[in-house]
Amino acid sequence: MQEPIIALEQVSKSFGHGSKAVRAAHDISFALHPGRTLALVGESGSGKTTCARLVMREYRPDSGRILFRGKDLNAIGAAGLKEYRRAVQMIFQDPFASLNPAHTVDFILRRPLALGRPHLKGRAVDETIADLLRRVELNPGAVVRKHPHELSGGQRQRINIARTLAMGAQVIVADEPTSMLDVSVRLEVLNLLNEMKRDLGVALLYITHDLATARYVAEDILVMYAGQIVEWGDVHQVLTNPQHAYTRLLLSAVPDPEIRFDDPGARLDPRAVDAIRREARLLQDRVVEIGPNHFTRQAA
Ligand SMILES: Nc1ncnc2c1ncn2[C@@H]1O[C@H](COP(=O)(O)OP(=O)(O)OP(=O)(O)O)[C@@H](O)[C@H]1O
Repeated sequence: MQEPIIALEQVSKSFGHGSKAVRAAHDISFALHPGRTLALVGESGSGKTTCARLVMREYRPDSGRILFRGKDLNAIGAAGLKEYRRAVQMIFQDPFASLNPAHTVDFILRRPLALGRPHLKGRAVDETIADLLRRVELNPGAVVRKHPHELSGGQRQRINIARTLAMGAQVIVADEPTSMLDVSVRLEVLNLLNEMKRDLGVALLYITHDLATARYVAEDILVMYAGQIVEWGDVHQVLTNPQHAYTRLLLSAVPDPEIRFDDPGARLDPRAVDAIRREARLLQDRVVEIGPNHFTRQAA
């Protein structure tokens, strides 16, 4: 495996103070590698978005380090941070909210190209915009003059992906990128993310509630519960042989782990959640690291 592009080392982040403090992310370590996807899974409030925002440098860690190509972000200087901001891009849940409705697709892609590839001029810019649109399987002639409201949700999410590529993204943080899309186009967007990873060597951090999509796009998985990592490892291993009660909880809500992610049965069953969550809470304090990539439960 190649060296990680980004590594979090024992990163913690809390909000609020005193008795009202929320430990949103506690002692989080993981690495993102070129050409690989790490899925971050857990129910609402488990700390996934906080981890994404830490990676995006929207939040600074209270403690711990974030490394970019092996160097501490706090020590890479202004030029290093500029490179980091270009290299690390995010795709959001709502593909409409993240596109300026007043701008055309051409404008939306031209701006990041100017920032990410300033050497391109004139016709080369037009050609690169057309190439980017083809790469995300859109017909340049049909969409380049359109505004976001004239596009479908799936097309908008493709524009968002093209925009990250225009910036020269080497890492894409995708926070529930398909949850607001029609089931029929989810697979297409996930396939596109898989292509970015395979063909361009992009590293992906894929955030989801949905284990079935995690299995579809990720090689590695990290399960979060109440701001902590409870289990981490190869996606198939973790999902076929979960060690932690909370992972079993998530899986128990998906009756068949091989179930297709577009099946409505692949959603958390709220009635099952409470009882197993109680069990998970009891076990949580006994989680120990047994190897670089695996966490499991201490023998009683
Ligand atoms: N800016 C903030 N200020 C205060 N508390 C916050 C803030 N951001 C997150 N939290 C709290 O931190 C915890 C983790 O939230 P986070 O959004 O990271 O979870 P999540 O797993 O991404 O949830 P969801 O799937 O609903 O987005 C929650 O208890 C949340 O209320």
